[in-house]
Amino acid sequence: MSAGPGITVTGASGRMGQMLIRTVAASGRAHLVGAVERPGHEWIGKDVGEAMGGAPMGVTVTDDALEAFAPAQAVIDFTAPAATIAFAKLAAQARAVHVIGTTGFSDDELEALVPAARHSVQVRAGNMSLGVNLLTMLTEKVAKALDEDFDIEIVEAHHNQKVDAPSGTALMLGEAAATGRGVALGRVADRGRDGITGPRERGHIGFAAIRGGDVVGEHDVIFAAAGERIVLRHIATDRAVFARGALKAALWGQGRAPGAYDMLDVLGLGDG
Ligand SMILES: NC(=O)C1=CN([C@@H]2O[C@H](COP(=O)(O)OP(=O)(O)OC[C@H]3O[C@@H](n4cnc5c(N)ncnc54)[C@H](O)[C@@H]3O)[C@@H](O)[C@H]2O)C=CC1
Ligand SMILES: O=C(O)C1=N[C@H](C(=O)O)C[C@H](O)C1
Repeated sequence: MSAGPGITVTGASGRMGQMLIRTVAASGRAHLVGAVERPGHEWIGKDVGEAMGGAPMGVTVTDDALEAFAPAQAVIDFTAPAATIAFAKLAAQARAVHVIGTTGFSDDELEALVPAARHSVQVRAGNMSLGVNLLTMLTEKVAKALDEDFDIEIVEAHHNQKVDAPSGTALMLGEAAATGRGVALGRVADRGRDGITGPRERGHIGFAAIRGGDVVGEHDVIFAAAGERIVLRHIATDRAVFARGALKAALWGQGRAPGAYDMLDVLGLGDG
């Protein structure tokens, strides 16, 4: 008899997909029941364990998400915004917990996720690691304690295959800083400075993105004033931290009321 809830992983061949499959399989607290890839992918029809270069796992990679979600109590999804919107509807149909790690959503795309959360548990976070979620709390606290004499800048670094910027984590940290300051991030965010930008505007929150090599994910929140600087930093060296958080969310979501949740809820670090 297999332990714990059945889990389907989407984007199975991806950097996070493979890490998630290994994490679920090794956990002893859940078991893999499905693996989804995009239509036309070379892994379709293959056993996912063999496709990853290891022993068979008894799960065949499919592009039929509905079929792969049917036996699942949770779907862990680190893919791309358009795919995640489609998966949200299917996860709601299957009444499966939908754990969303995907980043790079536009405001309209985030809105498109809302209806599905009325029928299923949706846990979404731009970063599922314990460390980053703690860092968002610290960022909010420090931003609240300091006035606008301290310029807030968020600098992130990632591998050269990342397609979105600023990172989902940088935006989470920006939201936390804006909340601490009591302002809306959309009104004060400076994204992508280039050319003759003029002096920095007081009260704004700046973002800068570095892309190179195999960097897993690094984030600095800088509070810079005349004569001193505070830097809050998180460095991820192993994608396992994200996968462990995602599995924790999938387990936490079992039996919860439908709704939209984040990792602070899962980790018990939220308001309530
Ligand atoms: N929230 C978090 O803690 C983390 C979030 N991420 C985010 O997760 C996402 C994926 O990251 P990576 O694994 O590095 O990317 P990746 O490019 O290695 O993997 C994405 C996978 O999704 C698959 N995919 C795309 N469209 C699909 C569809 N319609 N159906 C099925 N599969 C589809 C691709 O074929 C690919 O295998 C990104 O948005 C990234 O920013 C990454 C790490 C941590
Ligand atoms: O694409 C990545 O790799 C990562 N994406 C997430 C983000 O956009 O912040 C989380 C992590 O930093 C790795």
